[in-house]
Amino acid sequence: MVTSVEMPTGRTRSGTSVRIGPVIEQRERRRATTRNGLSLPPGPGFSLDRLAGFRREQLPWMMRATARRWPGVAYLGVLGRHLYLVSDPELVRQVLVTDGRKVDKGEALRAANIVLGEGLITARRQLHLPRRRLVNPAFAHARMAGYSTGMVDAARAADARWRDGEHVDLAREMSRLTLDIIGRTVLGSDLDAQWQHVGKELTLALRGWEAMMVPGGAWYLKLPLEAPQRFWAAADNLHAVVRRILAVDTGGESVVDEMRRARDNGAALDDAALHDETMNLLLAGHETTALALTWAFWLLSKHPGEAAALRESLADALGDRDAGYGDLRELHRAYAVVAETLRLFPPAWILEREAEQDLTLGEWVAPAGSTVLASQFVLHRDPRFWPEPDAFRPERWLDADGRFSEENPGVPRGVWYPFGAGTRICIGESFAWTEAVLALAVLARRWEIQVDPGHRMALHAAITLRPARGLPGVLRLSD
Ligand code: HEM
Repeated sequence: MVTSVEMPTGRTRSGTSVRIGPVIEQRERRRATTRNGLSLPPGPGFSLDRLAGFRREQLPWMMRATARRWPGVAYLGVLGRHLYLVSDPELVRQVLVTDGRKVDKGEALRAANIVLGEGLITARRQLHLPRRRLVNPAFAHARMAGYSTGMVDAARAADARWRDGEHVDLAREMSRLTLDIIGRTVLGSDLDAQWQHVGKELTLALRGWEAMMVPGGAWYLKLPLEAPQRFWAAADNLHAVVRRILAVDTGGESVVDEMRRARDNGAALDDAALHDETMNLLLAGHETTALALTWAFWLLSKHPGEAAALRESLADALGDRDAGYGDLRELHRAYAVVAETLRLFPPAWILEREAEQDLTLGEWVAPAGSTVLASQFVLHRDPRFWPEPDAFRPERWLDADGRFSEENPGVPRGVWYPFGAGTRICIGESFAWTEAVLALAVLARRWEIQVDPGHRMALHAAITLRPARGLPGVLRLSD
């Protein structure tokens, strides 16, 4: 039940809490307690206000309230689907890692094949491993130094474009930036020249993908209505962009070039596979990091003390220079800001798996065919593991000497997983850290966003967790 809407509230030791959602109390209601002879874990029953909980703005808070009320495993029966929400770190690890062979990507995600083709994101387990072996080398740690040049150049281009006092939607700016980075590093092609076109088509394709994931979505997208037709046109246009890029083999150093050269025991990516993997990277690699940077700028705008501390640390580490790959190991506070942003607003906020066989989850059994959910948003803000879970405190990632480590918060494994875990862990994890930290180091050092006073920040939770109405404000050169 939704009891109130909370805006950034509550002074905490280190500043304002960044709860930007409703306070939801979950109450148990009468519903079936068994299914196919198996006992069902407790969970909320059907009610009208629960349906309201499925609004995109409230969904993450609803999941969190459910996990608080029924920790461990909670059952949600929604429109004929059987969902098991796991919220203990051991169970999260079990589903994503140790029982990885008993689960596959969920049905809703696989429906996205129509747009993405058969690539890493949605690939069935049998196809996934050989594919992953062929794509992995392009994302090896040793390749990051090469990609970092494109990342810094794209951030510098944004810096050169921006004007003091300019009114922008920072979410859009970050989307342009990460698209530029994907162009330079992944595709080896200048996407910035056509960013408005490609950016718009990507947004439409992502929204179509989201529509496909809700029950009845695939059916809706077949209707002869304007929105579905725009979606199909956007998907076709993106495939055409990818085809044009792949038509030229530059023999360069991009991810695509590396994928072309990849061999694993004589196997290689054929043309169709190369196309689908490129499409997957374009979609997966662009919006996620753009969102991380957007949320980071928003959090810094709400916490001027943290923004000043970040600028000071960057000035100490870099002097007058722009950041480069070799500086990364000294940019501890920038890493801490990125980590704290990914904790509070994980761009991939929930993971879905379908049980291929019966799964024992603690004292419960999720029968084959059930859907198991593990939400980063829930675990990343769980008060059992994080003091002041809703507060923005980058220092929780720094040790006494101000050095960053993901180990510093001291949380058990399975609590912190912005990039997933197990065999389906994000292939772009190192890439994303490098990109986000370097972009922040170049841009947050000189710029801040003065968010429009009338702007009400709210979540829009779909495949990714994004600000519902972008991030409108004025760019200011910092002193
Ligand atoms: C902050 C940025 C990012 C976040 C938070 C993020 C998060 C994730 C997560 C949680 C998964 C696992 C999904 C699952 O288990 O169902 C994933 C998978 C994936 N990500 Fe990322 N990602 C980010 C950036 C990137 C980038 C930059 C790229 C590529 C350039 C990328 C490419 C992929 C691909 C291809 C997969 C599928 C991997 C597989 O199943 O083998 N991601 N990402």
